[in-house]
Amino acid sequence: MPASAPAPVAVTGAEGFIGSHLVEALVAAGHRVRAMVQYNSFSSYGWLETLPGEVMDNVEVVLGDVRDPGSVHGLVTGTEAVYHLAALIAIPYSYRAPHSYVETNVTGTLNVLEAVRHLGIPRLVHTSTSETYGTAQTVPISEDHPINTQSPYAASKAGGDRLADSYHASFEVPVVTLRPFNTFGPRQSMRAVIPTVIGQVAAGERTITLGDLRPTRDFSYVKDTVAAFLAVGTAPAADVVGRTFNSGTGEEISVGDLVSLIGKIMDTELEVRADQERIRPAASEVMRLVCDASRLRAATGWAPAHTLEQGLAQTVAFFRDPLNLGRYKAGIYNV
Ligand SMILES: C[C@H]1O[C@H](OP(=O)(O)OP(=O)(O)OC[C@H]2O[C@@H](n3cnc4c(=O)[nH]c(N)nc43)[C@H](O)[C@@H]2O)[C@@H](O)[C@@H](O)C1=O
Repeated sequence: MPASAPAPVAVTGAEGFIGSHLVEALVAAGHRVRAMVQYNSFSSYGWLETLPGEVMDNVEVVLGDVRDPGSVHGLVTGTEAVYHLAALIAIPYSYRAPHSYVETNVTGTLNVLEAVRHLGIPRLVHTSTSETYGTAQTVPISEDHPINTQSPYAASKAGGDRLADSYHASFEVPVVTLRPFNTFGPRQSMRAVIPTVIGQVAAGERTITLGDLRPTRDFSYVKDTVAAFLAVGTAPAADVVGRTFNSGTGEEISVGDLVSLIGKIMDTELEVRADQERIRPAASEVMRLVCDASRLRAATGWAPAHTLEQGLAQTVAFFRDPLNLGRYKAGIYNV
C-alpha cells in the first residue's frame, strides 16, 4: 500500500446481515475495510463469501472474536474508524444461553471500547437496538424514551450502550451510538419474521405458522440502516460524538398486516396459524415499536429512501433465487 493511502476502517460482525451490507457500502464510498470474521466450525466467512471480487479486493479479512481483547486490539490498530456490529442478536436464543449474550454483547463491547481508547481511534460507531426501549410507553419513540429491557438480549445490548456512554464521559472516547429499529432485507437470518414468512411461501406453503401476530414494528430496509451507519460514522464529531441516534421510518405495522402485505407482494392468499406462546414468553414480547428519527435527521440529514413495499419486493426477489435459498438450507447463515 502506498504511504499516502488512507487508513482502513474496521467492521466487527462484518460477515453478518447488516455488517456485510455495510462492508459493501464502505467500499463503494472509497474505503478499505478491515473485516473481523469470527472463526466457526463451518470454516465460513459468512456473507462476505458471496460479495463480488471487486468488493473483496478492498477487504482485509481478519479472523477474531470480540470476546478476545487481543484480537480486537489487532483489528482496530491503525484504523480511522471502527463500526462495531458484532453481537448475538436472536432474542429467543437469549432465553436459553444468556451468558453468551453477556460475553459477546457486553464484554465484547467493552473490549472494543478499550481498544479504541488506548489506540486513540478517532471514531467508534456502536450498535444498539430499539429492543432496549421495551414496549412503547409513548409514540413515536425518541431517544429520551425510558429504557426497559424485557429480554436477556435487550439487557445485554443496553449494558453495551451504558458502557459506551460511560467511556465517552470518563475517557472522552469518540463513540456515537446508532439505535436501529427492525432492519430487513437480503441476507437476513431465516429466523427473523420477514424471512420466516417469505421462506414458507417460497417453499410452497399456503398456511404460514407464526408466533404472535399482534406486535407492531417499524421496519427499515437494510440499505437505509446502512446509510444511517455511514451518516453517523462520517458526520463532524461535534454533531454526533457522545450521542445516541435512533434510525427508523416512523411507519408502524403489525405482524398480522405484514403477513398480508407479503402475501400481496408474492401474489398469494395466505392462511396464518398463530401460536402466541410459540416464540417468546408473553411478558418478554415487545408489543409496540415505532421510531422518531428526527434527531438523526437534524444532525446528519439522513432519511430513509425505501418504502416497506419496495424493500419487501427486493427481499422477496432475493429469497426466490434458489442459489440464495440453498445457502440457508446449508444451515451456515442462520444465526
Ligand atoms: C431490532 C431487533 O430486531 C429483531 O428483533 P425482533 O423484533 O424480535 O425481530 P423478529 O423479526 O424476530 O420479530 C419481529 C416480531 O414478529 C413476531 N413474530 C411473530 N411470529 C414470528 C415468527 O414466527 N418468527 C419470528 N422471528 N418473529 C415472529 C415477534 O414476536 C416480534 O414481535 C432482532 O434481530 C434483534 O436483534 C433486534 O435488535
